[in-house]
Amino acid sequence: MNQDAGRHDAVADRALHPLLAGKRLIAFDLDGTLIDSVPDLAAALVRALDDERLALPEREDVSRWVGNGTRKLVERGLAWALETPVEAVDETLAARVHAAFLSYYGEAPHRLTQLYPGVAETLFALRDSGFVLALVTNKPERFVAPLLEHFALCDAFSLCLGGDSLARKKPDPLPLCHAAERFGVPAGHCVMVGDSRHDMAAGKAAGFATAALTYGYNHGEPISDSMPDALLDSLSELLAAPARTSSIR
Ligand SMILES: O=C(O)COP(=O)(O)O
Ligand SMILES: [Mg+2]
Repeated sequence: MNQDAGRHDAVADRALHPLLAGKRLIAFDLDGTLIDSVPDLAAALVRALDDERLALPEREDVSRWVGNGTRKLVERGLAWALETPVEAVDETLAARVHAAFLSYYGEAPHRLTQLYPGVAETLFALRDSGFVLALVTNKPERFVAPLLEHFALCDAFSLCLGGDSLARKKPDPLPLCHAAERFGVPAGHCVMVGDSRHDMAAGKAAGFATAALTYGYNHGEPISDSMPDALLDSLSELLAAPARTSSIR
C-alpha cells in the first residue's frame, strides 16, 4: 500500500469534523489559535514603550493589535500611546521600539503564554490520523521553535512558517500555497484553521477550506464576520463525530 492510500484509510477510521472530509493538509495559525500569547506580547511591549517613557497599554488593548506580525503590533502600540494614526508613527522610533520589543520578547516568549484547551491532544490525533500539519504564523520565525519546544508540539508539524519566512505573510496566500505545494496537496484538499480575518483571507485566497476559532484575537471583532466555512469554540471540535454538523455553514 502506498503512503497516500494508508493516509486515507487512517483518516477514514476516525470521527472528524465534517469540514475535514477528504482533506489531507491542515494549516494552523499560532497566536490566538493554539496559544494565548498576549500576556507575553503585552509584557514585552510594555517594557519597550516604558523605555521611551510612553503610556502603557493593558493586555486587552494589545490583544486588538496582534495578527499582522510584531512590527505592526509595535506600530499600533505606538499609535495608541502617541494618540496618532498608525501611518503617522515615526519610522526611526518604530524601528527602535520594535528592536527592544524583539529583545524583551525573546527572553522568554513562553513565560506567561498558555496552550488553549485540547490543543496538544487534537494536533497529535490529527497527525496520527494521517493529516499533514503545517504551522503558518505571522510571528517572526525565530520565536516559533522555542514556543513549540516549550509546549512539546514540534513533532506535530511537518512544516513551520513564520511571518518572515517568505516574501509575504498572511493575509497573502503565499505561505499557504507554499505549504500545499511542498507536500503536493491540491488546495481543495487543504484547510486553514485560525483566529483572525487574515487567516480567513489567506485561506480563501489560497483555495483552502477555512475554520475559525471564536476565542482568538481578531482585532476585537467577531470572526464570524469573515464567513469561515466552520466556526469552532474549541480546537477539539475538529475531532467531533461526523454527525455533529451544526457548526458547519
Ligand atoms: O504575530 C502576530 O501578529 C500573530 O501571529 P499569528 O499569525 O500566529 O496569529
Ligand atoms: Mg492568530
